[in-house]
Amino acid sequence: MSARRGADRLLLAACGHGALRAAVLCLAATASAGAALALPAALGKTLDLLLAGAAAGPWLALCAGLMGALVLLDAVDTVLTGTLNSRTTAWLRTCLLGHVLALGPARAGGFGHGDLVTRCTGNAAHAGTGPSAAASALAALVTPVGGLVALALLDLRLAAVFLAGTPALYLLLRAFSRTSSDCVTRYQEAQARIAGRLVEALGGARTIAAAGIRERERARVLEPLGELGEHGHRMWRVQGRATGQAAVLVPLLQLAVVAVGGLLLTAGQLSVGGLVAAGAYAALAAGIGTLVGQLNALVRGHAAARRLSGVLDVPAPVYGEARAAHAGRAEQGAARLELRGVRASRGGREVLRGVDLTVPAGATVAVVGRSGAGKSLLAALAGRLAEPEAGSVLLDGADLASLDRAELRRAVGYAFERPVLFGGTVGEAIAAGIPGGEQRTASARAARVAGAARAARADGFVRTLPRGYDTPCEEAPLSGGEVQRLGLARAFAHRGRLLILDDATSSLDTVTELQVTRALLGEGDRTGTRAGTRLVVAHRASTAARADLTAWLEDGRVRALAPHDDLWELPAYRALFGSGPRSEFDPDPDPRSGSGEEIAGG
Ligand SMILES: Nc1ncnc2c1ncn2[C@@H]1O[C@H](COP(=O)(O)OP(=O)(O)OP(=O)(O)O)[C@@H](O)[C@H]1O
Repeated sequence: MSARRGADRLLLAACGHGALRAAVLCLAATASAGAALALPAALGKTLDLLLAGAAAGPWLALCAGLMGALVLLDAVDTVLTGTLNSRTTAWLRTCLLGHVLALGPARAGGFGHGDLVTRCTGNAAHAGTGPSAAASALAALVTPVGGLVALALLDLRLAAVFLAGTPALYLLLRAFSRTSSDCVTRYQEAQARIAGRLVEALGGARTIAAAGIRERERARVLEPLGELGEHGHRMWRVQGRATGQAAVLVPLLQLAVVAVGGLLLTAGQLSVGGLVAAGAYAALAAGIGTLVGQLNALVRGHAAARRLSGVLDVPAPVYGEARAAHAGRAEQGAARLELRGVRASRGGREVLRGVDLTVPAGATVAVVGRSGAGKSLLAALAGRLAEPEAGSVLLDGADLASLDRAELRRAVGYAFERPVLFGGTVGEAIAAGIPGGEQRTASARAARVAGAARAARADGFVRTLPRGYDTPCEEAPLSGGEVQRLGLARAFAHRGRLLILDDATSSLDTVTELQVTRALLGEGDRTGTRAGTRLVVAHRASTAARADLTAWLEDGRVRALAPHDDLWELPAYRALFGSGPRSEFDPDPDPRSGSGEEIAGG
């Protein structure tokens, strides 16, 4: 679907969402246009009656009533426009946010963070004005059309004179909307580029400070500013030119109508009041000033809606309704994971070229390989945080794509290298791992949280926080390793049948890592974690040594799946850990028993 049609569809849906308000707004604006159209006729009639010395009281009252109605309807218009805009914007933002979250990291990753923030904030606000601008534009058409009809009713020749000037008006409006649309689109794109760079710079603030590249970074973030200014100026020039051209055209048309009206007056075919009304109707019929404003809002809203539909048109992953074989026994089960002929790319490059791997139920498999070998990608595929381009990933024989979403998330738990803590307090951040529907009572949840925290060696430092587990996350001063342990605790609290640790112990000191891995592998029942299946992305030989099997990724495939001790006989495998000769940084003389070695470059 083209971006334009996507935007049309989105704006239509937005209009549908606020249909009642939009309809009332359109009615109020139309009524206002009607009153504006009736006023010149009433004024003309009043003038004629006064000139003729006749009683003009009721007509004067009508004029006052129409003026009052115009003020009232204007106020209604303002209030309705404001509320419709804010409600539509909120609806668009909710849709967009829901969709971005539904897309998941792989599909949403195609957009920069700053770009998405711009779309959710500024662009959604502009698109949110679309329905009110459309309703007002629709009503704004009533005025010129009504003006033209009124001229025709006064005298057909007056309308004919006016119509002779309309091709110029049409060309002016068309040129305006085309050029303006292009400027607005480019302006919004430049805005998004600045936002994207700003988000990057904020994320890398420490690096920027440490490297002393503040000025260079400032220049890089603001680099699209020139382009932004250029498009902004062009936008104003286009609008200024259209308004200027209208300012010439409108009086010319009015003048022509009044000139013809004057001739009709001298010929006795039009009254003085009729001439006054004709002049006013000519101005209303040529209400280009209002239309330029309405068109501008429409163009801006449409361009913003195109940017929103660019995200909304990316299809979200589809989930099936299947349940894995052990779903009914989720509390006790350990899942079997299989990857069959899996191919997957990152950044347009094929990273995995046919991975076959079976992780037996209840086993712990360490995934090792050089930096960039695709270990994290494999970990993401194993829980459907990424999707294969070919091949399949099966959990207890069921393709992940066929599984019900809630069932999949209940079955697979994750811990990451840099976890983000959600929840008001530290305890809630850990409890966020407990699947919905489990452990409903507060005491059962608290016990599960504490057990998971103990297993992740987080319980000790959490208890030293000012309010323990009730300490608000933002008031808890945490090191990288402590945050990582809370992320592990969250994953332990999840108690999925498959637990995936993607470099989730990299910031832990060797002793803590050893304790956590032991809890993970051997002390599950005592600490509150449960023995399930584990897939562990490992950079340390010690981690691989404690796993049942090691999957060695190389050249996009699993080169070997075997116990670490067996693989250790191979020089190429040892080379992954910087071994052969013992490293001077290695505190442990026997890497098989749990050293702190890092995979080269990992
Ligand atoms: N967001 C991304 N966009 C584009 N390419 C990416 C992205 N993330 C990773 N890649 C590329 O995908 C490849 C595999 O990355 P992955 O993170 O899976 O490797 P890894 O084996 O886990 O590496 P490491 O041990 O360094 O963490 C790398 O070549 C990397 O450059």
